[in-house]
Amino acid sequence: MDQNAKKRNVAQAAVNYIEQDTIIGVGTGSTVNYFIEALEPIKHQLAGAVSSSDASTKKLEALGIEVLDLNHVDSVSVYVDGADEVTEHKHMIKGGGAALTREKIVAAVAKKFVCIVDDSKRVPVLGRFPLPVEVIPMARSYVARELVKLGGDPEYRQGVVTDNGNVILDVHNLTISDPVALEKAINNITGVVTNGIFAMRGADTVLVATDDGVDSY
Ligand SMILES: O=C[C@H](O)[C@H](O)[C@H](O)COP(=O)(O)O
Repeated sequence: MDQNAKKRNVAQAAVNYIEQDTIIGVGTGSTVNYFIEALEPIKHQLAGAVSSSDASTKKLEALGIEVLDLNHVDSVSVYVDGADEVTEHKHMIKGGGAALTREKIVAAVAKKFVCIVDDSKRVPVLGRFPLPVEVIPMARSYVARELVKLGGDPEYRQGVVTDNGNVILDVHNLTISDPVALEKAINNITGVVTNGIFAMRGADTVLVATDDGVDSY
């Protein structure tokens, strides 16, 4: 089965986690785009959505789903999002699409985080995928030097500006054996907005599409 078919299957499976008449959180990326399409038949059962990116907002609004300002929302029942890597401990690397900060904010608010991936995203240890770090532009070189001290090789993602007006450093060659500790350490560097390790708030449920169907854990 090709990767897009797997993404479509896992996105469809995530619809089962939506509770009627609640506000849902919607992530960003190619897997989530299939999830947004899968919302079409049930869109009238939603109380609205909170979005993690301008790109997802456009797609939701095109379907006629109301996108709410997170500041006007008390509770988000479930957040559905993809990942660039995920472990058996439900820790993830995210931010391949530069949406990590808003994703982390919506995930923090949500009661439940459902991560949707195809089986190419499963890893024993995080770090093969370069770790995205969102940085205030004037701090870019300073943060890069600090990331080198932590053992990584940061690379400026040329031409990319986040929805928050910041830049991304992709950190290569990290073996992330203690994701919670590294998530905190990188967030402590002055000038970092956030980094793409989702371990302090990992997923609650991971859905993985394989050739044989969709597994969950
Ligand atoms: O910034 C982007 C997000 O973290 C995505 O969830 C992640 O990159 C996975 O995207 P995709 O489903 O396109 O592989």
